[in-house]
Amino acid sequence: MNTSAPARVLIHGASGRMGRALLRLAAERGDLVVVAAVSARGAALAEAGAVPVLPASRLAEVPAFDVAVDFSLPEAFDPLLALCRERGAALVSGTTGLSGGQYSALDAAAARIAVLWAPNFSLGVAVLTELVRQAAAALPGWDADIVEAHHIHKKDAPSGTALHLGAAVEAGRGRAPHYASLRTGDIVGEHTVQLAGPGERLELVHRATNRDIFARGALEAALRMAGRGPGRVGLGALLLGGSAR
Ligand SMILES: NC(=O)C1=CN([C@@H]2O[C@H](COP(=O)(O)OP(=O)(O)OC[C@H]3O[C@@H](n4cnc5c(N)ncnc54)[C@H](OP(=O)(O)O)[C@@H]3O)[C@@H](O)[C@H]2O)C=CC1
Ligand SMILES: O=C(O)C1=N[C@H](C(=O)O)C[C@H](O)C1
Repeated sequence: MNTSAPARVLIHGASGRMGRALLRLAAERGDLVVVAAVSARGAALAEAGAVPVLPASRLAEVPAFDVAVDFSLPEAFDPLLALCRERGAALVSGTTGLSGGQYSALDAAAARIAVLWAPNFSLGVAVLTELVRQAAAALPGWDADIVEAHHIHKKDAPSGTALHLGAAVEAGRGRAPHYASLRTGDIVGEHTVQLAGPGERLELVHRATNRDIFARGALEAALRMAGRGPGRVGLGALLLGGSAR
């Protein structure tokens, strides 16, 4: 029997599409407990139960937590990272569209706290990444393109996942691919890596049909990051036991 206390979680971006999924799924678990929630303006959310959703202006007032789970916007990121450093709490972030300076700040923070950032928390994309690297390495002379489609509200393009898969293409064949982005309707997230040679075309496709897959992956990561010592942790290493970052 596991008698350890549940991990105390802060949900950052609580009122968003991902935030609400995280709150709903966290409430079904006994191994972690949401102790704080924050959105830009604050909100009254049924998914948050008795936990108040504080506005970003009151971030410093959140109670003690072990790990922050962040799905918000780049402009919300710096204060949260600073808070995690100050409190000695771990950070799990899926926010995409961060600047180069923000990625560097994540690396710097890893000297003090446990940090995990991933552009996609689905199991399928973790496996796809390795397949893409292998395919690109086997077909170095072919054209490579990444086509992604998301809902109309998504702000960043190309998506974080597309850029991550692009890095796998580059790792495989030494050259970056081309990107194309579509924003329409309510598409949760679709990524196609296309390798085209003379007379043939190889496509590797991932389609997310429900954002709960991302929320489940992030909560599982949060549980494993809570109480962990300083360092930058890769999602592949954490969830799959591999070395992927
Ligand atoms: N890594 C992954 O697996 C995935 C990553 N994502 C990424 O997660 C992020 C969020 O996506 P999604 O939920 O669709 O976005 P939404 O636009 O639905 O939600 C954004 C959330 O961030 C909050 N927010 C905005 N500004 C601030 C601020 N200054 N301080 C605190 N909170 C703030 C919003 O609050 P308010 O409502 O008050 O404005 C809202 O709660 C995006 O970067 C997206 O790309 C999404 C899915 C999967
Ligand atoms: O904004 C989204 O919705 C998503 N964002 C992530 C990304 O930018 O790759 C992951 C997923 O595709 C959904």
